[in-house]
Amino acid sequence: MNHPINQSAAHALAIDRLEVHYQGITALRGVSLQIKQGEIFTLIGPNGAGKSSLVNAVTGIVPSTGSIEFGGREFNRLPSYQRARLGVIQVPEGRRVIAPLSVLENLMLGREALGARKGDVQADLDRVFALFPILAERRQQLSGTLSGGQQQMLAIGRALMGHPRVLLLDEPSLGLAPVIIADVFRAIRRLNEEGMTIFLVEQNARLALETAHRAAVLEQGRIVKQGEADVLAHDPEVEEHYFGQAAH
Ligand SMILES: Nc1ncnc2c1ncn2[C@@H]1O[C@H](COP(=O)(O)OP(=O)(O)OP(=O)(O)O)[C@@H](O)[C@H]1O
Repeated sequence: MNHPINQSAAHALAIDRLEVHYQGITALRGVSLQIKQGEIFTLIGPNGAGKSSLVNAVTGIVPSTGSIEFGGREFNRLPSYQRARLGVIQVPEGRRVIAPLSVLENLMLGREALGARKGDVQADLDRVFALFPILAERRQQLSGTLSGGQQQMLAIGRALMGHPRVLLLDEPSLGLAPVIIADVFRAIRRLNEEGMTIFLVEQNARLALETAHRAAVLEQGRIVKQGEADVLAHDPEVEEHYFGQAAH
């Protein structure tokens, strides 16, 4: 952690005994976590640990049992679009930009999360373009022709168009060159410094722990460690299992 939490320590998300089952496969087994308002919380763990399942359960893309409170209100029975409308918005693994649409058209899709209260579109675009100037330059370009890093920026920008209060990022560094990863993570820190709560899922444990305030380790659907990111970064088991080449 290299920057302070700049808001109160109220819980933005309180996850309690969350379970996700796919036919015959249990992906999450009684996961309990609390994400504080204004922090960057990171979830690290190996391939297949259930990290994406947790993000998808929080945003309602996959069904789960157990409780998820957002701002003190139980919301695990709400459909995904209502969760987005309340400000819980995901940047999916693999970016998922719509290749045949332009950068601008992809950004406009992010406004769907706003429902009827659309507000000032230009102000929202200006905010995204201030964070990622390359998207302003390329606004008319088809998204499928962007580089991986630019697509990741677009995926984040699209989520920002929906006014997230909690932004969930699933593996934002995946497949990107180090210099581009640094740009993306600088933007993530900046959003947090402006007050946004961030839930970051990463296989790049070193980077994730450097960026976050608090962290948890997920293995085979269970939380096996949880604490201050600084402390976990110096935990010998974390160093051994997650800081080698295999981490990414
Ligand atoms: N739609 C699905 N149907 C069946 N099984 C699934 C589905 N999605 C995930 N799984 C399984 O659930 C478990 C957890 O997967 P999940 O994608 O949540 O893990 P992960 O930690 O995000 O891994 P990765 O880093 O590879 O994305 C794995 O065993 C995976 O094969």
